[in-house]
Amino acid sequence: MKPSSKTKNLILYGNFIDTPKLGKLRIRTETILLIINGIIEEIEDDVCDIDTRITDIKSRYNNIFFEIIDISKKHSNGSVQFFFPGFIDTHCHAPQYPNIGIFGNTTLLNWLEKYTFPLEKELSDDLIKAESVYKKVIEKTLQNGTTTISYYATINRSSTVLLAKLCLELGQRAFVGKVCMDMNAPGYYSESHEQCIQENIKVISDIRSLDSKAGGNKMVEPILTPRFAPMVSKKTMYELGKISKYQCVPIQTHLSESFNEIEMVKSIFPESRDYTSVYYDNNLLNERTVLAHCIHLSEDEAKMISDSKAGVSHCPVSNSSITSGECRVRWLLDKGIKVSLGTDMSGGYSPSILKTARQGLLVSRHIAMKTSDEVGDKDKLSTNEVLFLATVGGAEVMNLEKTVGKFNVGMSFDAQLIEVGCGTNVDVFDWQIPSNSDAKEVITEKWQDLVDKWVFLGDDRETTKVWVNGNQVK
Ligand SMILES: O=c1[nH]c(=O)c2nc[nH]c2[nH]1
Ligand SMILES: [Zn+2]
Repeated sequence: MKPSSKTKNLILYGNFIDTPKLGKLRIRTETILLIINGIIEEIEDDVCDIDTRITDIKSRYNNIFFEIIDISKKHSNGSVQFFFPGFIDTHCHAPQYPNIGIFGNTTLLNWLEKYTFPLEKELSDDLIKAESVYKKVIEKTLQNGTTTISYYATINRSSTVLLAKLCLELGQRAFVGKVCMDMNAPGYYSESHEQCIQENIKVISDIRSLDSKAGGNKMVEPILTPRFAPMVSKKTMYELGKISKYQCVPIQTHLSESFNEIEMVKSIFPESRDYTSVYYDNNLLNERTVLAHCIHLSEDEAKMISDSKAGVSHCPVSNSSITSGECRVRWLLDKGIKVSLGTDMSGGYSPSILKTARQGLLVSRHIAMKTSDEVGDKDKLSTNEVLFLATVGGAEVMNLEKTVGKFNVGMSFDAQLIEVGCGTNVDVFDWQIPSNSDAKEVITEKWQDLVDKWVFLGDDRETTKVWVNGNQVK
């Protein structure tokens, strides 16, 4: 590929860790990644003489400017660094950001009424307020290493397009959806079927034209966002399904989050066999659908999801906070269902996918404690598995697995630089740092331990730099 002067061309040298397969860490040390126009152009492992390699690369590329980042040495402060793929948050409500941490003792339906709809209505009407909130949520998630995210905006078109514009400006890869709710919604925050469809069509075209003006790299894409079955009419669901198919637009919605919600769905849609069937019967279940929560599913429902190739956004912080339940992730994975992680702010209180991964691991252990020993161990998710959900799993659910989520040639450089032992929560002692004199297995074990420490103790301070498509955004 021909390098351009606009995007950064990088030569990176040192430690790269990712999780191309569920449960497995891929650890590369003394590795060079060559990034041209934001894309990983070359990967070379076991490079000892970095200076010679740099000279060679520069001469092959006519001595254009490369930023060189060498993290191979132990830092003078005793810390260790490694590159890790950027996180993918597959479920986040941008306008709810001011409410993170505020949920009291509510559960889903009264939480929506008390906290959520009034705030979304405010940000739907007041674009100045919306802009300040959206900027904050984009900045905060980027600071926490989230390079791709799927946002729910509000029911208002302008406020939705504004969010897409800000994602482009601040450099976050994003899906942005106008929330649809044309039935059983509160009078002050609802729309008609016609409004919903017309406004959605405009949102799709507005977001696509913003993206093409910015280079047409699909950095920001529209996503159809019927809020959840109890608040979307059948004809709207059906119409959105058609738009999804003919305009190739993904869909995001909620499914099977709380018992009260499931009862509501049963009474509103008695003709459908279960909650998942409501989406299936009304044209919304396909390989581009992202289903948040999926906690209380039956075997039949899981099979429908697996057959349709839709993906799941597991939101363990939200599920614990508003006491929705425990999603059986292993059970879903065993059925071949794609699973990812979502912060679900503000049902979830944290903008961090690292924290979400940690909570996902702990929730899996709560499930394990309720099952028999033998089966229980199987239910436990490991750090490597939750990191997979946070990266490759997210890419699969958003159908971006050829673009982001791991370090392979041809993929976009969406990444974070992690520094552990830099004086924050993650204390690392000298003997815990891999060294060239260690045996190969010892090096692997030490890296695994460092990654485990990061997952359990880290926060945004360990994420020292972030890139999206080769552009540094932190
Ligand atoms: O976690 C959730 N957040 C929401 O905003 C919402 N709306 C319907 N169901 C929902 N669940
Ligand atoms: Zn949600």
